[in-house]
Amino acid sequence: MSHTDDATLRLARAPYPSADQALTDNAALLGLLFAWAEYGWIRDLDAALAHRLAQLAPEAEPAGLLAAMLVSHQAGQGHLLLDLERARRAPESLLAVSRDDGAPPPPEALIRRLPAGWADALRRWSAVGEGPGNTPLVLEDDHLYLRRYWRHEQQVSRGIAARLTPAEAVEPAGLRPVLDVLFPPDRAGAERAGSQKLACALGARAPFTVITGGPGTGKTTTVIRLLALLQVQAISERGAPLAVRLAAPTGKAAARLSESISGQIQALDALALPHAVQVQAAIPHEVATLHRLLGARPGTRHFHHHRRNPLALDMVAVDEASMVDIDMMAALLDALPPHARLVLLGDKDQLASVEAGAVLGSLCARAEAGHYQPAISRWLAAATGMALPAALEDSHGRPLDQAVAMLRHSFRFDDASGIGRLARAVNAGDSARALAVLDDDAYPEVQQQTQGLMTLALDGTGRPGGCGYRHYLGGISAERPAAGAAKADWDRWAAGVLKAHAQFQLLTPLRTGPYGVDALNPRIEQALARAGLIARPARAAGAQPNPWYEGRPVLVTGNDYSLKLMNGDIGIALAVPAEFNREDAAIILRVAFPAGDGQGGIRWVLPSRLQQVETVYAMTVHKSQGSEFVHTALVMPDAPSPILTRELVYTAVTRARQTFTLLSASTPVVEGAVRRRIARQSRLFTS
Ligand SMILES: Nc1ncnc2c1ncn2[C@@H]1O[C@H](COP(=O)(O)OP(=O)(O)OP(=O)(O)O)[C@@H](O)[C@H]1O
Repeated sequence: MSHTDDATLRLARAPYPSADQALTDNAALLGLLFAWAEYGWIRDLDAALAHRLAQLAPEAEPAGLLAAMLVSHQAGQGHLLLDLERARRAPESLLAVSRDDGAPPPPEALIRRLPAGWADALRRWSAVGEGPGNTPLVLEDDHLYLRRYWRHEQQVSRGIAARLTPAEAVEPAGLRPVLDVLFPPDRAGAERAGSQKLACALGARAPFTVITGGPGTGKTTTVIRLLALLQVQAISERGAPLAVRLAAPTGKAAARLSESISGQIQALDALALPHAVQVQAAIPHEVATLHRLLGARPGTRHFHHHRRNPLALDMVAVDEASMVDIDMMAALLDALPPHARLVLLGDKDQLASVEAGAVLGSLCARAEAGHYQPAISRWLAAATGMALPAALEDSHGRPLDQAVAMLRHSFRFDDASGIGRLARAVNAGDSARALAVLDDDAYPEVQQQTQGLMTLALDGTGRPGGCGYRHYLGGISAERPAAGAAKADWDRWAAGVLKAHAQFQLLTPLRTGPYGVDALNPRIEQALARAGLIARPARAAGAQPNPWYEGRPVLVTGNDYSLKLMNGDIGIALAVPAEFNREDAAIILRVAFPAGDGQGGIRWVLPSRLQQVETVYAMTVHKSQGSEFVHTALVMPDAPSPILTRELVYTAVTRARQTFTLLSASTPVVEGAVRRRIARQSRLFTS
């Protein structure tokens, strides 16, 4: 350990330096940063960054080191930058600290004392640059960035801006006949599909399009029809289809999209599309994860495909784009050849990725009101035969607005559906209406209860479509194939168990605390064991507990390419013969995962090969993104927390296909959550 480290650690202990001392002396400041890290107010990483920069560029001033720590902390919170002026005006919004007696002076005490010319101290520091270069930090207009995020924000802005204007003007009259085949104007319900038709037209106009919409608004249907439209054009004009790939940020999301596209592609059969056979063959049936598409290099941030080795594609469509962070979006744009189209699909109101950058949210910030320029509105009318509502027009519409389409009608949750109503009330921040829907007997599929967590986890709501975990655990022994059965029988059985398991999922916002996954999972396990639904292995004296037993549901928490398992995959441990087709085979535990082949195939994996898995009776709402369950229950903690936001509640509600239960003992906590919004700081398309 170096001399500075010794001094820093000594200073990290009480008595702490005062705020004024820390702002005049680097060692005092660094000591305080490490003390804050010990208190859990910031990450060790945030303090360590300031410490490292003080070593690398020793002319640093305390105000600069404080800013370096804060920009790192901001990145940990999902923000791309630190807005210096905003931080000075409202320091308490940056960091949530709970103080006790003897705690060090809090960050806000220092930030409040910073002078208005805070940025000047940064400009004098060699660790800070004003644009391209290789300084660790970048300062632009009083916004401080870690260089990586500055670079990625630039790449994403440039990559998208370059695709906002069509390389050649697209004749709307040329699109109209095919759009009318895909969305017949005289068919009943044509109006409900109106925003889908407009989205397809916009997608054919420019090389970049965002299609956003809530659950069941037809994002998948629309992208398949957009692909059909583009392939008809390509085959007619150049005699060959476009090279297209579909992708999603997680394995789970990719598998779910793979399942639904086959049906959508088949549905094209009913339409009299030109070049129908070629068009259908040219729409991909498989969906890759973005990591696979770009060729992730394990253990690095680098990809096989990039600017100098671009993807050999004409188009990529990415589903569940709300989960794509700034790094991945920058990597994707870097790997796309300049001519290639990019279509992003997702629900703008869902939680953003855990990592920094809410790219889809930023792109869709103005989607509700359209902001289509009059010329684009006329172009759309000519392409679709539909007039755009006047409320969506804006003569000052920005170029990005012209590339964003919002699907406005849910085919799954119409006005009569409790889930639809609840989701809309949450999205509008109307907690009174949300609570009223939960309370209203007219919507039995959405309910709130204040207690009975274990009954809910085991037995559900007691109504059809509202089951708990007893449902799938009971099916394991009831449906088990006879000894000596063929592999296909075991596969079918496991597929049935996985399907039954997907009927119910308990969600929680948190990892830690009494309502976090870390506490809930063992509690539920105990309750299931007491009810005789699972049999956990006895713990041998002195041995580590064995977490594996038949029925254990596990969530994969990191990609494992050798096992073809992706972050977010769910498997269930089942007792199966070590060799299929043999009556005398020993029985062992294997974990059944869906093979994701669209045929209901199973991938069997030995528990010992699974390095990154956790029990998943309770799952965080973040991890549930990209998945859906027939019955979803959300457990709310009984104390307010900045983690409890509108986006989080909306994401949980929209994971339910049929039934949603809110378990909450505190109405103010629910009200606070529905009112609180996540505001991710970035400058992506803010002007
Ligand atoms: N224009 C339409 N006419 C009739 N039914 C439609 C139309 N568009 C979508 N649907 C139906 O609505 C349901 C949801 O559509 P789809 O899966 O495309 O939506 P999504 O937005 O991708 O859904 P998710 O929330 O699952 O991501 C499907 O059953 C689909 O067949």
